[in-house]
Amino acid sequence: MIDYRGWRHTFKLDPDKAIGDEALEALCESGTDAILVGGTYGVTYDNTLELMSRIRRYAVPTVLEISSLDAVVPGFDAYFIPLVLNAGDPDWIFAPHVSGLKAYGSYIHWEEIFTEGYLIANPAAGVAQLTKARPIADSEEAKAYAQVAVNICRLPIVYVEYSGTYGDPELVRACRAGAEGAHLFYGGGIRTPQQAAEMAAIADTVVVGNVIYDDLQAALATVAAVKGVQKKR
Ligand SMILES: CC(C)=CCC/C(C)=C/CC/C(C)=C/CC/C(C)=C/CC/C(C)=C/CC/C(C)=C/CC/C(C)=C/COP(=O)(O)OP(=O)(O)O
Ligand SMILES: O=P(O)(O)OC[C@@H](O)CO
Ligand SMILES: [Mg+2]
Repeated sequence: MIDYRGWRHTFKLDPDKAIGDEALEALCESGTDAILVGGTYGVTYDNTLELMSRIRRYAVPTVLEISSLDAVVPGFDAYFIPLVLNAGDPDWIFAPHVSGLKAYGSYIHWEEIFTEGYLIANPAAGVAQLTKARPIADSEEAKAYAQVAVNICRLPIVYVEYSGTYGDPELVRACRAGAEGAHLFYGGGIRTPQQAAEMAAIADTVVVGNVIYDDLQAALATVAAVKGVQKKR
């Protein structure tokens, strides 16, 4: 069983994007704590299975962040299930989860399932448009969302999602304060060691995604940057 609570750094790989064998080996052997597999669009059973099988050649823990019912692939170490806290379209709040339980209920090992309270903070991200994410007014409101996730819904994880753009450290800090007792993931727009270190000082785990496909060396440099930073509490 995985324990994400000790993770400081993860890479997020998108099944819909091509990655060569050498690059994949470098990522899996980089010292990162885990590989998350996920994306908003174009995620299918086949491309998820293919990516998982390739990652499976390495010892790194591998988690599927489920975004489509058509791409629930067995064999991952764990499954992260997003629950979008600021979804403006109610069909994205519980409807897919109910369908998921109807479809897969008898195959579920609950100890492998972790629900993420997902706070979408970049209105331009694909996932913001898909879920019609409500804009977050300010840090105080972000903190309140995190409190809803942790103190009202009792979720174990809050994920501040700035996918595609680097976030506002003050807003992430407010989420850290609101998510007391839960694990805080930060993801979005990290392209340099400095950015990785800045968010690692606030969040429990930093997620690095898109830069992998643009500049592999920059992506790899974020591992040491994160590992060298103590969280400020
Ligand atoms: C047989 C077997 C393996 C059984 C396993 C059992 C199991 C785990 C069953 C699942 C049951 C269940 C409850 C399923 C729920 C399924 C589901 C579809 C939930 C909806 C999740 C959701 C709200 C998705 C919306 C989109 C979202 C939040 C995606 C998260 C990933 C994300 C934002 C990635 C970033 O996207 P990216 O493409 O990188 O973005 P950019 O373009 O900006 O880069
Ligand atoms: O792809 P980037 O912008 O690095 O974001 C990482 C991750 O939070 C995406 O879900
Ligand atoms: Mg991406």
